[in-house]
Amino acid sequence: MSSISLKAKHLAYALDSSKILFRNVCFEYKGGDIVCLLGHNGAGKSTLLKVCAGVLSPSNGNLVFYNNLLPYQNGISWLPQQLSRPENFNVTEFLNLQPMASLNIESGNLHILDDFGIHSLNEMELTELSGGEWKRVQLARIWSHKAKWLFLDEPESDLDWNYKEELIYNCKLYAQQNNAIIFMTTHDLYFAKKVANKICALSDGIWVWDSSADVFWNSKIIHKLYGVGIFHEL
Ligand SMILES: Nc1ncnc2c1ncn2[C@@H]1O[C@H](COP(=O)(O)OP(=O)(O)OP(=O)(O)O)[C@@H](O)[C@H]1O
Repeated sequence: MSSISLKAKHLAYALDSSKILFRNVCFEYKGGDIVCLLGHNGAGKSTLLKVCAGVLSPSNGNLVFYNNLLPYQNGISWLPQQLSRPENFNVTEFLNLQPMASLNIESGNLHILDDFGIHSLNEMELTELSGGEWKRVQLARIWSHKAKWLFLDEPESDLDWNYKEELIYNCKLYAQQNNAIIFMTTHDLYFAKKVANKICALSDGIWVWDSSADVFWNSKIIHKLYGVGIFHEL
């Protein structure tokens, strides 16, 4: 079994000296961890995810991707919050776009089409899909890549209740079977509570929390993050 981890040391990202989007982010996660990054709108979550995925370079600090068996290349998959749909592509063509791994018959990945309920969509143009169908196609493509580090920006948004439940199941299976780290943002606290074993949080760019999920849900920090009195049902 490979031993993998992701470590952030004093990570920061600034547009300029007067606009620091986040600072002093420190964490260490291991293979099998599913981490939900929480925080209010504009807290800096997407920016941190982009830095982790290599889309943006940190202004300060560094990230260490460790894998004792495989080289670092091809290890990362990133789901942006919004991805515009390429025109003149159907679902099958999009799923088989390189450099990601393919979803053709030879790949042995075909079960992923069922896992995300997109088998019947194969011939549809991407521009014809509903918002939830498009999200499921993007997730299926990421799943086929079998990366060790997944960075997912609000993967559950656009999904109905049923497919959110499927995504929770698929995340747990993926992290366990691939010994992978799934690091994602979400605004859906019910989703976070069901899927994550680790919770971290940003508040106005400050790294205010990082713990096991159990400790988080038993703490009072949630009231500070989102306001008091709205989570009695969680
Ligand atoms: N390129 C940019 N130029 C100027 N401001 C930016 C830029 N990118 C992000 N910001 C600002 O930085 C802050 C953090 O943005 P970010 O998208 O990381 O927040 P977020 O926590 O993901 O928010 P949300 O939950 O609404 O998606 C916001 O106030 C945003 O307006």
